[in-house]
Amino acid sequence: AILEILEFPDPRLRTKAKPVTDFGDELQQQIDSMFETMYAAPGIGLAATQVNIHKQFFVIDVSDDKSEPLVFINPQIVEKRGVEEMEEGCLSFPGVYAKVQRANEIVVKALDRHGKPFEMDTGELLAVCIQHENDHIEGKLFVDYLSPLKRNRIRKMLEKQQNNNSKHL
Ligand SMILES: O=C(O)C[C@@H](Cc1ccccc1)C(=O)SCC(=O)c1ccccc1
Ligand SMILES: [Zn+2]
Repeated sequence: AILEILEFPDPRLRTKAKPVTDFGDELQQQIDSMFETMYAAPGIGLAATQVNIHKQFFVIDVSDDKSEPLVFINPQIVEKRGVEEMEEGCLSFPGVYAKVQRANEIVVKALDRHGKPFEMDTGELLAVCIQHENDHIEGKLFVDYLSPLKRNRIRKMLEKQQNNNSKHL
């Protein structure tokens, strides 16, 4: 199913997700719906928090032909190296793009969709995306790296957009 993506400044985006313990059907269906929702947006990542599911997992596919779907459950970034700045988007901030500095190489440990542990050492776009999604499940948003002035401008712009949308409904 296509799920509704929460939009800033929705306070539920600030929720700290809980670790996943049950890998049964409900989780499997949630994972499939998150891929469907991500591809439809379109996006290259989607965290459970963004669709109001407060469990520690996210999905990513940075390929341009939907050929590399990745699931990270109970992820831990165990190493960060270097710094790189990248223009990021966020599906919870439609139309907003901002430059964010993040580590440009990371080692991440997580469980796959069947609960099997894996480790990944990666860089560039995938590393940036993993850090962006990992922030989401901790209730952190990419605007938190910007100045309060910029963050407030973005909040005002999105609130105006949301008011307009609700008028047309
Ligand atoms: O809100 C999200 O987590 C999704 C976000 C992930 C992300 C993008 C760029 C840098 C870091 C993290 C997005 O996918 S925004 C949309 C986007 O970047 C994109 C959409 C279509 C094709 C390529 C990129
Ligand atoms: Zn995001």
